[in-house]
Order: sequence, then structure tokens, then C-alpha cells
Amino acid sequence: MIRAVGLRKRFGDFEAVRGIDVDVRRGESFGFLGPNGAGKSSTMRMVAAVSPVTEGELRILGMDPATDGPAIRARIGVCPQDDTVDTELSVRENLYIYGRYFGLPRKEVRARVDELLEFVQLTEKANAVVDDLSGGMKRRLTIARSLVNRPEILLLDEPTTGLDPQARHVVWERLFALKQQGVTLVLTTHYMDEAEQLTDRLVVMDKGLIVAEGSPLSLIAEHSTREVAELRFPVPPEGGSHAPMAAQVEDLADRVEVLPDRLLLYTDDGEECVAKVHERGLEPAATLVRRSSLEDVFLRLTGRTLVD
Ligand SMILES: Nc1ncnc2c1ncn2[C@@H]1O[C@H](COP(=O)(O)OP(=O)(O)OP(=O)(O)O)[C@@H](O)[C@H]1O
Repeated sequence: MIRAVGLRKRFGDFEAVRGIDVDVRRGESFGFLGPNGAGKSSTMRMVAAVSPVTEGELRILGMDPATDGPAIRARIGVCPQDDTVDTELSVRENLYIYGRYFGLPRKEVRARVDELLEFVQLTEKANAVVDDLSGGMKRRLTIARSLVNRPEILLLDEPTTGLDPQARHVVWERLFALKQQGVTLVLTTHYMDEAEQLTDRLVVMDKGLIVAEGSPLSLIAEHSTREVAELRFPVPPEGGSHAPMAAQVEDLADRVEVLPDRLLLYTDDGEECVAKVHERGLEPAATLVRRSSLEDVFLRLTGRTLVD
């Protein structure tokens, strides 16, 4: 569905995407995971055929965005990072006008709009003005709009950024339903839980490069331990650090990461590791044992956390 080889994007002297290879297959849900500024949006805009490729090869549905932009745009859906729906129009009008852009006949657009309102659970809000919708409803409207032309590929740039947990779950559930219908999903996110929930396969991006690729589970298995014990020690609020504590426990885990507010001990048995910490007479103010996540993979590969 999408193939990129050595893809680059430069803005003047600055290179936002520095030569990436990507292959997205039909029907899969593919993710770009990385922190702000990693180059995810720049990549998505090239894939959406709205931003020219600086260098490298890019094919969308077998077509070249440089020469086949309109044909590509007719077959994909784009859900941008900020909701760009018209706030003065009603929910229904937004979808209707967009459908007409695609040159669909009036009757067909009306039927399609009803179907989409139902799909994103906005039928009851059909006549509401967009300004009066919650953030989650606006996002669902943007998703509905991107589906007007029955796209084969749906591109979503940070689909749940800024939404509360409940609204995020509704969006995830609708995206999952689309995947079930056979739509290929390509999304960017800086939320590791979103990547874990929604993607079959993902690339981890950092500073314009891909640093790892695989399924969420395979990435975790490859780059992290089964569990993580998080320890918070009482440290002085001014200039205090967890680094001295790390030295006292580093032999208890496969790896130790020092964050500003806690230590992460990577181990296959978190409870046992915490017990050994206590046996040493050390007394963390709080402990938490959890499974490894994509956040741990990112930390391992880049030395930084996904969200600053
Ligand atoms: N039009 C532009 N002109 C100059 N620099 C740009 C432009 N668009 C993006 N950049 C820069 O390219 C880098 C990558 O930006 P990009 O938006 O692709 O990252 P991202 O991973 O999507 O992050 P975000 O989540 O913040 O959108 C950033 O340093 C950004 O400032």
C-alpha cells in the first residue's frame, strides 16, 4: 500500500526526515511512534501527497505522489493533527460539503453522511454546530470526514492527542472497527499505549530516523525485559538525584535507568527484585512493578522518554 525507500524531507538546511524505509501492507494497522519533532508529521504529509518528497522513492497504492497526487488523494483519507472542520457549520453540513468536494452526487452524499454519522456515533449531534461539540466529538467528526470517499488507506496524525481517556477509547474502538472492515490504517503517535493498542506493526522514529521496527510485542521482547520495577526514593527537592541510589541496586537488575523522579530496574521478576532492594535495607518511598512497554523500548534505544 505504501513503500518508501531512502525517503528524505528537508526544510532549507534542516533535514526533518533523514532517509527512512517503510513498507505498509494491505489491511494492517501501521504506526510511527516517536516524540515531538521526530519527523512523523513530515513523513505523513509526504505520504498524503501534500508535501513534496525531497529525496528517495515513495509509492502510494503503486503511484508516485509527484505525478499522481490527485489520483492518490482520491483513494486515501487524511485525518490531520488539528481538527480542521468548519466550526461555524453543523456536523452534517461539514460532511456534506466535503462529500461534494469529491464530486459525489447529492443523493449519494446524503446517504453516505448518514452512514458516517452513525459510524462515528454522532447521529444525535447531526444538526449541532461544531463549536458546541466536545473535543472527542470533533475528532470523530474529523475521522468521519476523512472517510467520505471510502478510502483504502486512512492516515491519522496523532488521532487522540488532547483527548480525555474516555474519548480516546471511543476513537480507538472506532478505528479498530475500520480495521475490521479492511481499511489500512497508518497513524502517528507519541503515546506508547496507543501504539500498543492500535498497531500491528510500527517503526520507532527519533530525530528523522527509524531506530527500530516490529510488532509491539516483538519490539518489547527484543529491547526490554519482561518486567520493570519502578522505585522512587526520597531525594532532596533541590538538586537531588536518583543517581547515587542506582549505584546501590544496579547488580539486582539486567539494566537500570535513572529518571529525574525515579529509578527503573529492568528484570524478568519485578517482585523478587523489589524484595532484594528491601533486603539491602533500602527504603523506597514508592514501588511499582509493571510489564515492559514501548516507552521502555524507546528509552533503551534513545536514552530519552517519549513525552518530555
Ligand atoms: N515547514 C517546516 N519548515 C521548517 N521546519 C519544519 C517544517 N515542518 C516541520 N519542521 C521541523 O521538522 C522537524 C520534524 O517535525 P514533524 O512535525 O515532522 O515532527 P513530528 O514527529 O510529527 O512531531 P509533532 O508531533 O510535533 O508534529 C521539527 O524539528 C520541525 O520543527
